Amino acid sequence: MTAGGRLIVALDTVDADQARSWADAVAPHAGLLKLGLEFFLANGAAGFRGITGVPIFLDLKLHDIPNTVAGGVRAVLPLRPRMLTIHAAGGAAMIQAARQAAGANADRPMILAVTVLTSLDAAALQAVGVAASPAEQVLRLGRLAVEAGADGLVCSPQEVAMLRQALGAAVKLVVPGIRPAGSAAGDQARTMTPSNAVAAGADWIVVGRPITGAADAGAAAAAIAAEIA
Ligand SMILES: O=c1ccn([C@@H]2O[C@H](COP(=O)(O)O)[C@@H](O)[C@H]2O)c(=O)[nH]1
Repeated sequence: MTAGGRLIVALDTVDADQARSWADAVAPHAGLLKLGLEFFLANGAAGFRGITGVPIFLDLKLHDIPNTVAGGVRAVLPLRPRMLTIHAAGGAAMIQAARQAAGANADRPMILAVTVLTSLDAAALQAVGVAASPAEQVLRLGRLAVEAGADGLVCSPQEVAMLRQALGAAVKLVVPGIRPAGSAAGDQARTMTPSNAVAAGADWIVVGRPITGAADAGAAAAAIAAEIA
């Protein structure tokens, strides 16, 4: 994979024109573009189809009973996203249902299970009743998700080396919580720089605001692609 191929740019906006403009600027430096809740709730399938030329990671983080999640996966299959997220905390049956619904075609979406959101630190996790540390909980949910058939995991860069050692090279690790040196963490709690995340073993890094908040999104994406080259 080329260095730029490891970069996923999150196009977090409700404005379809803005998303297309960012997509044009960053596409030469990115392997995939990510459309999430904000964009999809505002623009739906038509908005998705308006972002062309680069594979799309559809980050809907589905989390419901197995039957409902399976229906959600089937509903977006015609859009042919390259990656699709579900929450690992939905449990093994939900993950299996999502994976089954994705089908067996060579171009089916990769089903990625979100372990512990990168915005959560130990205190926030405890506040929702999880006594384990973020790393312990990521490992628990990561194992469960992979055993249930998930193709990969979404985790923070701080857990990448641990997951690689525990789960091996085959599991795909997609890693948000990326902050270039000197950039604001914002609501992200478990972060690392692009180069450190890739050195730890990330297959893909996900970067949003450090790129889309820059005066020149294309230049910001190019700089990150160069950093991980
Ligand atoms: O645990 C998670 C799961 C998903 N995300 C998504 O990644 C991007 C990160 O954006 P930044 O602006 O670089 O913080 C965003 O779309 C999140 O929904 C995550 O951050 N953490």
